Amino acid sequence: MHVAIGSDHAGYALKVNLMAFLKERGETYSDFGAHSEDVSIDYPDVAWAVAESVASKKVERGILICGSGVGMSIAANKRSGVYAVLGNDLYTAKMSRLHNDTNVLALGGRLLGPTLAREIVSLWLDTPYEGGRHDQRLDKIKDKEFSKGERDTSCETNTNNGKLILVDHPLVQHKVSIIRDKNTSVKEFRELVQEIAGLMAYETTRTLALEPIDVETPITRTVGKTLQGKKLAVVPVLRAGLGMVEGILRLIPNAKVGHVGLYRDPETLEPVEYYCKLPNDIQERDIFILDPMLATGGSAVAAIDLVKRQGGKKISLVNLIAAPEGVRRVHASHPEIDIYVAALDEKLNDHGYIVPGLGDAGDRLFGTK
Ligand SMILES: O=P(O)(O)OC[C@H]1O[C@H](OP(=O)(O)OP(=O)(O)O)[C@H](O)[C@@H]1O
Ligand SMILES: O=c1cc[nH]c(=O)[nH]1
Repeated sequence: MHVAIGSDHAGYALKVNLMAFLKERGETYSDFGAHSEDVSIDYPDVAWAVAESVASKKVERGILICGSGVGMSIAANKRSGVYAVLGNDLYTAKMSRLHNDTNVLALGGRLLGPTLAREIVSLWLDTPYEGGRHDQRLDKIKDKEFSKGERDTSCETNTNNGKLILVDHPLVQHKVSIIRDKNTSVKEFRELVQEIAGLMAYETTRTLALEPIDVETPITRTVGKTLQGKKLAVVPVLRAGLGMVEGILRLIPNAKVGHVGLYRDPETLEPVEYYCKLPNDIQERDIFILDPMLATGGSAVAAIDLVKRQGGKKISLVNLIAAPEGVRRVHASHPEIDIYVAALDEKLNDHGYIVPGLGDAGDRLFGTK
């Protein structure tokens, strides 16, 4: 297991001890400081760095140590997707895994001797999450995070790896507010949807692999980085997904484009399929399914089903605005899928429209109402 570990000055000595212990256990770790017990540092800075690493899945777990563990646990729990326990005893550490699926352990460097601390760490690392009746309780906590609307870049929404990633860059958030406005013209709406999709592409392509490349500058030879010859496909869901394609192709001009045609039956709100044409080699490609709106999730689940049936394997969903109901439905059917959104709204209304949302994305893009 790869663990992020960090402390302030008061937790430094125990951190050094626990890093040796992690090594003995055959774990790997990233050390986020402190690097001395002689220099006083602010524990939130370390807590947030470790929390970010855990929430963005760069590591599987985090361990934080300050004098009592209290400050670290409070600070880490401010990060969506982080569930930190103040685990200064064996029972709490164990139960926090069984019932709460905690992913960060906070310890008191001035409270615990190394022997007990090592026992706690072992128990916490080795105890699995029990699931079952606890899922619905954890879902309630996660729903609360969603409704706050103040999450950082990413948060985990299910226990099967699929993440909800909120692209909260200020430019994205600014432009989303403009497309929500009912007075925004069709022309401006169209341009902004492309721009937001392009900005979101920075986040959706963050994990693309790079390889070294020799470059000769006017000054000297150097080694730069270039994208590995990775194959990408974007698959807009007709109609409204079309509005996002150009914005992404501006950044990734070599991506192939597939199309899935679906519309929502106005009575049942269930998707009706009318078209599907994907690149022949779709099974080899990283696929981004595009649709500005994730409402009930019916269309997204149907689109993912279609792409999977044609052999698609590595699939992500990119939406501008999502409702919690849609996120849950997608992750219930396709728990491994990462969902990128520019906004996670409050709820659906009785007609299945996202509140506050932006209305009917297809109509606003194409001026059909
Ligand atoms: O999550 P859901 O409840 O399925 O709703 C979302 C779907 O609704 C909209 O399409 P719509 O059916 O209005 O078709 P259109 O794009 O052709 O207007 C939107 O573009 C999504 O595809
Ligand atoms: O709010 C919504 C819901 C579904 N489709 C839309 O275009 N908007």
